[in-house]
Parts: sequence; structure tokens; C-alpha cells
Amino acid sequence: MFKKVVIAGVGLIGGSLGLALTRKKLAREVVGVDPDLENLKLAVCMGAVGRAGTLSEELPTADLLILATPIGVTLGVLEMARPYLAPGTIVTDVGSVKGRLVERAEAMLPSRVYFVGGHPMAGRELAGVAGAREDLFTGAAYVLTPTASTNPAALHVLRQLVQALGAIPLELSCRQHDRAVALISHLPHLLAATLVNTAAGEADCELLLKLAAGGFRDTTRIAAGNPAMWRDILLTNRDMVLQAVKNFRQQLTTVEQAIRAFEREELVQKLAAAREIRQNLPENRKHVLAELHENEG
Ligand SMILES: NC(=O)c1ccc[n+]([C@@H]2O[C@H](COP(=O)([O-])OP(=O)(O)OC[C@H]3O[C@@H](n4cnc5c(N)ncnc54)[C@H](O)[C@@H]3O)[C@@H](O)[C@H]2O)c1
Ligand SMILES: O=C(O)C(=O)C[C@]1(C(=O)O)C=C[C@@H](O)C=C1
Repeated sequence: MFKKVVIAGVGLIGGSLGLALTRKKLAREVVGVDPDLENLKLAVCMGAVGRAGTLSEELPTADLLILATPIGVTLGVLEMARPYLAPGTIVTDVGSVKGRLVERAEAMLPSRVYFVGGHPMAGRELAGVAGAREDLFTGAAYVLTPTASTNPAALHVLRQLVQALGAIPLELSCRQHDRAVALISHLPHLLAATLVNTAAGEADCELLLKLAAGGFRDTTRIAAGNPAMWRDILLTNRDMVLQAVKNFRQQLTTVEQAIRAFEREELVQKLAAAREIRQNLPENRKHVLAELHENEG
């Protein structure tokens, strides 16, 4: 599909993309660019990239650049890449927040280099290529954020790539995306971290953590994620995150009041409504995997 894909940032997400591109034979060559040389060496050993390279040497002959760096440095890397991008090259990113990044990226690139924002809705609480997995994106939603100036052919190519990775492409505006992820990704992370800190702030926290069973573990898994990555995400999507926190606080106040006033009916209603929604949450990954197996069989 691609002649040469350059991945800038061969960590968890860049490495998983590299593994999938390589194993599914979607690119003749996959080259990694990363300042962490130990990580890059491991990426080559694992087969996530065929070799290591530099932006200046590799980009003139690349047809796809994937920016899989921490969101705080992505625009700086694009700035460094810009002079070496050949006409016709497609550039995409995987950042967890889109708004300003997409706007700036589009403004900074020449007219014959095509940028389309992207965000795979899959991840792990591990940083670095060591946690990369070829099947990380299988069955996951993969958001693309076209704008009025997006090149339709480039969008089509990326849609095909997402499908070839086994993911499900979903086109959203940057604003729709940033609002949605504030509610279903960024707020949950903040709450998971706050739950852990709430227990840890008690004098008998050692005992509390010893007792912690499925409830605490299931709701706090993501609190083990990379703090620097989450700081960048929360501050970059600040307005949407603050709105999500406000909505959450209102919901929490309602149940707090119901408990305080022994409002049994109100409490059951709230819990039952949540149960119904949670039980019917589309099992996107498992569901799609099962369908894939059925189709193959
Ligand atoms: N971790 C997740 O669950 C997840 C899921 C979806 C999207 N994302 C997004 O993916 C991006 C990468 O996250 P990750 O979890 O793979 O992080 P990571 O820390 O595992 O990988 C980031 C890589 O970028 C490299 N890097 C840093 N500065 C660089 C530079 N100037 N040039 C080239 N490489 C550079 C780092 O050395 C590292 O190897 C972030 O923007 C994040 O928002 C993360
Ligand atoms: O499953 C996880 O560990 C994740 O944190 C993945 C997760 C999320 O679901 O919130 C985290 C950040 C990304 O931008 C997308 C996905």
C-alpha cells in the first residue's frame, strides 16, 4: 500500500502501528525516528520498524509520515519535518487531543503535503515500544478529523489504512472529538487517579490498598498510565475537560444528596440507569473480533 512510512515517535502507539504495518505488509519499508536510542533499538529488534533513520534523510522518499510523539512536541517535530516532505506526502498524527494541533498543522504545511488528524481509540497504561502490540487497534474505533481543507484523496487513503489495520474509521470534527474524549477518556483518567489518591490520603491507606479487590482495581487500572502524557492531554483539552468535570460534579452532588436524604427511589433510579447503559455498552473490540472470526470461518 505504501512505499515508505516514517514513524516519528516509536513508543506504545507508534510501535504498535509499525508492527501492524509490517506484519500486515501494508508498507514496503517502515522507518523509525526517535531520540530515545534504547527504545529505537528495541523497536528494530521487535520488528516494529525495519530500521532507524532521520527526518532529513528519510522524508524526501516517504509517502506517509505518522507523528506518534507526545502531544507537547508533535508540532515541533512537524516543523522540523516540513522542509523534507515531498509533494504528495500524507501526514497524520495519533494525538489524544485534536483542536489546535490540526489547525496549526494544516496552516504550517505546503499545499501539496496533505495533513489529516487521527486518533486510535485504543491504548494501554504502558509507555514505550516494549508494550506495543500488533493487534492493539483490532476492532477499535479510529477517529479521523477532516476539515474543510482536507484533501479527499488523502482522507480516502487513511480510511483504507485504518480498515486494513482492523480498526473502525470514524470521522468527527475536531470539536466533536475533543468534547467526546474529554467525557469518555480524559475524565475517566482524572477520576481513576483521584480515586487512588482518595484512598492513599487516608491514615490507614496500607490496609485499604491490601483490601482492594475487583472494584478498585477495575476502576483504577488506567491510573497507572504515564503522568506526563496525561498532564499534556488534560491541559491541551482544558476547556472540554473542565466542562466534563463540571457535569460529573453535578451528577455526584445528586447522588450525594440522595444518600444524605435517604432517597431510596432516587438512588435506585440513578444506579439502575447506569447499569442499563453499562450492560448495553457495545463490546466493540470483542464484538468485532467475534464477527471477524465468523467471516473468516
Ligand atoms: N497511550 C495511549 O493509550 C494512547 C492511545 C491513543 C493515542 N495516544 C497518543 O499517542 C501519542 C504517543 O503516546 P504513546 O503512549 O505511544 O507514548 P510513548 O511515550 O510510548 O511514545 C512516545 C515516543 O515518542 C518519542 N519522542 C519524544 N520526543 C520525540 C521527538 N522529538 N521526535 C521523535 N520522537 C519523539 C519518545 O521517545 C517515545 O518513544 C500521544 O500523543 C498520545 O496522546 C496514546
Ligand atoms: O486502555 C487504556 O489504557 C487507555 O487509556 C486508552 C485510552 C482510553 O481509553 O482512554 C487512553 C488515551 C487515548 O487517547 C485513547 C485511549
